[in-house]
Amino acid sequence: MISSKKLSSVTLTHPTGKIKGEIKLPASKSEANRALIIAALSGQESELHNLSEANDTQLLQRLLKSDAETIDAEDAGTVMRFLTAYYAVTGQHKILTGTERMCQRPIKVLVEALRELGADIAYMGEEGYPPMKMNGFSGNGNRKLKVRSDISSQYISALLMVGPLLPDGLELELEGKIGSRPYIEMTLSLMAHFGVSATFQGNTITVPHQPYKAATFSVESDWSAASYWYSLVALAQEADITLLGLKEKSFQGDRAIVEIMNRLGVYTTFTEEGVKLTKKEQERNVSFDFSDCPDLAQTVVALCAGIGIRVDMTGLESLRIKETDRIQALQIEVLSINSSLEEITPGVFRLTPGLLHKEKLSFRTYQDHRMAMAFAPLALLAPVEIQEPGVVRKSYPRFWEDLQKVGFEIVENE
Ligand SMILES: O=C(O)C1=C[C@@H](OP(=O)(O)O)[C@@H](O)[C@H](O)C1
Ligand SMILES: C=C(OP(=O)(O)O)C(=O)O
Repeated sequence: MISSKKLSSVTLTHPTGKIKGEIKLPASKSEANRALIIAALSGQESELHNLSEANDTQLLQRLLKSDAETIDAEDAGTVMRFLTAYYAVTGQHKILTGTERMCQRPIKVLVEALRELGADIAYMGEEGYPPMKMNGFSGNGNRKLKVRSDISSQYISALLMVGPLLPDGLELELEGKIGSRPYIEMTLSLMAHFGVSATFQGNTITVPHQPYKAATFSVESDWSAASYWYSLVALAQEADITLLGLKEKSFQGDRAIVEIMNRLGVYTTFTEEGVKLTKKEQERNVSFDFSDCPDLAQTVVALCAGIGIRVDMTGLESLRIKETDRIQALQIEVLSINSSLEEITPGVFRLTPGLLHKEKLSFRTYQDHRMAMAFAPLALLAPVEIQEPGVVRKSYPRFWEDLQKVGFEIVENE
């Protein structure tokens, strides 16, 4: 089991460049983590099926059962943000912390909103960042809040899920650009699945006070994880890949990978069991807006650097505050393969591919699962070394084993 070991790197090669197979993707950690929080808030037994094997989900499951005072959300953004709102509104006294990087990821917008609702939260380190001490909930705060929606949608999702428990419900007026909007819609859809109705009109979301109802929920496969398979198909000489458990009508905004990759050389057919991916012609100069699907940006940048397609991109603002500064990490890594990623006008980034050298390519991963998975597919073009490959456990622990299933040879470097 490659990903369970703490390897310094793996070296990937593919002897034929032809990939064929059926892959059971991990379940979506975004859906799973919402279902877990909602089930916990409902106070009733819900049946949750196909919970993700992703560390982010395994961790949340453990933490929701923990009666420890100090809660370590590790590097999981949803866990940190969702538990902050959960502990606040259920009046639990906890210390919430995370990895060094987590303590650099802002949480001020959420904490200020929760304080307005009546939560007593104290920062233990730098103002606006974890760790925080949760000191209880008075419950007699304001129910109408203005919340910035241009930093992270996870603050909005966290607030929405606790909304129906508040004595007068919750009304959120979203201020600024709404980034990662499909994740907010996913939250509202999951809440509806568990019996809570809310309205989202213009930039105002209203959640009346009402109880959650127990329900059965089966988590769909992860479309963000699917994106690496799309990239593999685009890069392969020949490809016939079936990804199991994906649905045409999905709660996940990263389903947008279907349209994106339709332009980058991958044709999608929806079947009863998931999707079938085959190769088609690629467009040469493309542009994409990642505001709704920020987690797909790294996949597209690495692929386009590999296949030599110039791409202009907008909607990358939130990438700076994720598992690493993803813009900076991408800039460094694409430069190592003679490509450049530059901000050509404010908010517009251009990837200009260079000539790929065919000796061994080596990529750093910056404690970011998506850096590892986005660059690994380039091993269809040249031998690729991925440093600290264990990072994939956050969302896709079996990633390396799944690559082996379609013929990749992987050398483990201790
Ligand atoms: O709510 C969620 O499940 C997520 C929302 C997005 O974050 P932002 O809202 O911070 O962009 C996304 O990048 C993250 O992987 C998962
Ligand atoms: C940004 C991500 O996760 P999170 O913000 O939940 O840590 C991700 O999985 O790409």
